[in-house]
Amino acid sequence: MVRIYVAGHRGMVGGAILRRLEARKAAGEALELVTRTHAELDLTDQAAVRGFMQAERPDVVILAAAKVGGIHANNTYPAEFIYENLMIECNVIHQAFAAGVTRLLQLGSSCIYPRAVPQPMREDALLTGVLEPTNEPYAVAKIAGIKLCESYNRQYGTDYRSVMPTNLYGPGDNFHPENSHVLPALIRRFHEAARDGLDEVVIWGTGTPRREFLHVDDMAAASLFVLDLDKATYDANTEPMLSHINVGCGSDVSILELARMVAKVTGFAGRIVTDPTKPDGTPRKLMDVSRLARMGWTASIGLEDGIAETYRWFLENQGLFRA
Ligand SMILES: NC(=O)C1=CN([C@@H]2O[C@H](COP(=O)(O)OP(=O)(O)OC[C@H]3O[C@@H](n4cnc5c(N)ncnc54)[C@H](OP(=O)(O)O)[C@@H]3O)[C@@H](O)[C@H]2O)C=CC1
Ligand SMILES: C[C@H]1O[C@H](OP(=O)(O)OP(=O)(O)OC[C@H]2O[C@@H](n3cnc4c(=O)[nH]c(N)nc43)[C@H](O)[C@@H]2O)[C@@H](O)[C@@H](O)C1=O
Repeated sequence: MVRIYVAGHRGMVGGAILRRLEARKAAGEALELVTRTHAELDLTDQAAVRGFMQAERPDVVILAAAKVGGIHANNTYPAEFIYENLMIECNVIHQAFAAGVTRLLQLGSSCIYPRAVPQPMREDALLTGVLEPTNEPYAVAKIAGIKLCESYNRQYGTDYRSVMPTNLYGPGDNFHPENSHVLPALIRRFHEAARDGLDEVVIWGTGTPRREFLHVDDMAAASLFVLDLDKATYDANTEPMLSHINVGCGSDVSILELARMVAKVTGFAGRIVTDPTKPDGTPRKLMDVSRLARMGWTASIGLEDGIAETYRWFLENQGLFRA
């Protein structure tokens, strides 16, 4: 029996990972799944996390809990983004180690790479330049997460792994009008404009930044793929102090192209107007996913299909949105 703690199981990614693990358990795999809501266990509380880990003694930990948000949230609440993410990572990774957890997977983000890095971004671009200012505090916390895992591995021989997702979307996303990422924000805005018969929708920034979007079910599959790799394969494809693995689909679109796709799916036929007074953020973020592809995993959900499926989920779950 393998006892797995999924931290952040009510979030978009943690939820998708939990659904996959539950399906594997239902298919007969010997798994015990441990979860706690944020209200039951605040992961920024060191003593509470210590008590939980000592009592539950999981074999494996998946760290998908974090303070998460789009460009506006990152830019407006930098103190919360750096403090909460550093605390969550320090508490979960250290207390997992103290409770004897040998295998752990933590989720970082593509924003760990410098703003002006060559595209597509390779894992070895980490710490080679200056970060994007709109999300530097969050990125610094995410880089610390990688280095925590590598340091425990180096000193104590643990097997703590890190995946770096590109921009994600899908069922369970946060559709808040200001604090969300671009794709859920646009789904909501274009839906409301189509519903209300508006002739114009405004998108933030110049529309020229390019982003790579991965469906959350692909991300959940990639996370478990990396977690399940035998240690020899993981070690052969990474380096002790460069151990993180990029996860993406390998292609990107401009924000204006994305807006046109969302307009089509939601049935909005009016004008799309840009607002250059809002920040663009990083000009381009496209992951080099060759490391993961070499190990045997590639994405399978196309962006147009993924947006259509997410829009269906949005229509069916409008009462459940997070505030
Ligand atoms: N969404 C994206 O585009 C991307 C996400 N990632 C990474 O993927 C991971 C998952 O993100 P995602 O699923 O989108 O985020 P969500 O916001 O959907 O989920 C995060 C989860 O973490 C929980 N959480 C936050 N703070 C605490 C805390 N102090 N104690 C306990 N639980 C807490 C939240 O609970 P509650 O809501 O109750 O606070 C929520 O369930 C994160 O590490 C994120 O950085 C990386 C790249 C892109
Ligand atoms: C995943 C990643 O997410 C964040 O970085 P980001 O990629 O810049 O995130 P974003 O999704 O919020 O924006 C992408 C682009 O889209 C434009 N844009 C247009 N219109 C809307 C809009 O309505 N909302 C938002 N949020 N953006 C919009 C926006 O101006 C920008 O040019 C990090 O802070 C960090 O959290 C991180 O790791």
